[in-house]
Amino acid sequence: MPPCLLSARPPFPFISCRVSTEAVRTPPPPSLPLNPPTTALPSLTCALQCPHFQSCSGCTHEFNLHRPPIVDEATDFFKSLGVSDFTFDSCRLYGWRCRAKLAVRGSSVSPLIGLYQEGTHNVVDIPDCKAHHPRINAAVELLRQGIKQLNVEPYDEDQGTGDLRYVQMAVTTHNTSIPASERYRNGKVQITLVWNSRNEKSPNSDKLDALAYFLWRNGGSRSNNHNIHSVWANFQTSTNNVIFGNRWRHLLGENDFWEHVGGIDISLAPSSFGQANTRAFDILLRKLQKYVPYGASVTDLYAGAGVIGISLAASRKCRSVRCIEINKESKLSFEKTVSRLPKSVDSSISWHNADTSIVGL
Ligand SMILES: C[S@@+](CC[C@H](N)C(=O)[O-])C[C@H]1O[C@@H](n2cnc3c(N)ncnc32)[C@H](O)[C@@H]1O
Repeated sequence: MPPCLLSARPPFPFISCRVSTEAVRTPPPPSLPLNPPTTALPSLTCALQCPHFQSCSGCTHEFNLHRPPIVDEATDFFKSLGVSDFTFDSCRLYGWRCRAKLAVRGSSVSPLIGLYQEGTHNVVDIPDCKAHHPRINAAVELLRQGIKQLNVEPYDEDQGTGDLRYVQMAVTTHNTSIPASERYRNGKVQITLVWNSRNEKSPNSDKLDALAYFLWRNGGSRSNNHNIHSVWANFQTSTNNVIFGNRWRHLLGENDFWEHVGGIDISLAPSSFGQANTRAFDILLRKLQKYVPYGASVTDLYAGAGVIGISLAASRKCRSVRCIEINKESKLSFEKTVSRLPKSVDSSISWHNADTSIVGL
């Protein structure tokens, strides 16, 4: 049984979170004596307790993370459509975010690495983010040291100057050389540095190389603190708000990034979309599989690298799976994922680069 499992009103089977049952039990009525030494404050039950909550736009709920109000709305919505077995798993309440895109602003002496303050373009530094996988916070701190030591200039949006615009951090928790129970906490971070230049031959590329080597020397496979899976560069000079440019370069570490969800190994290049909450995505895929009949023909719209469709092909022996996606960059990840499927999967699985909103399917 998970550390915290609350039974809720039927047909709402499970709400799970990572605090103990002791901490989430209903507080006694005021007339009964309280027992302060052993009873957690109910108001902090499943609370975020993040020092950045007031200034950072990343999280919208601070309390009752195990049961956000939208769950009740969703339950009612599905009930109104005759779906009575809608379930919700909160999964991890902290450290769940395995993918983050963070803006880099400020100065080389005092860099800010984080998200925008609500409604502004002011970046809030979030070194102690409670949603991030802890390895993301560790990699952010290493990056901060590198920026300071190597005098890397963060991007200045008003002037269009500076070197480092954004960083994407993606954690792989799939390392089959260690026991399954240790894999999540020992995740490794794929770092993409979004560099303010056209390509790797631009005048500031020496600094890009120096920063990549700094990260690898201090966090790569031969360091004492192996935290980094790989380092990539993306080149972007546009003045609009689009984070990534079209040019990607693998710089150091492993080229392929593998994760395991929905019963299959999946490959995700940094240029392809990946779900941020790896554990919740895995649970969702396993639930979804039960609703798809064996031998079905499936079209996966807005497919990204086709993870949903391919996991259905493998688990439900689909006759065919067609994945439709607008981002060409996702195709390679799709192909790598298909190449690792067991030989027993004999579905016809295809990926199509098309705009779902205009193509007649
Ligand atoms: C939220 S992601 C989901 C990807 C995938 N289903 C998954 O769960 O990993 C949405 C995807 O839709 C793609 N997309 C956005 N607009 C699209 C369109 N008009 N036609 C096809 N794909 C689109 C994006 O590039 C992105 O990969």
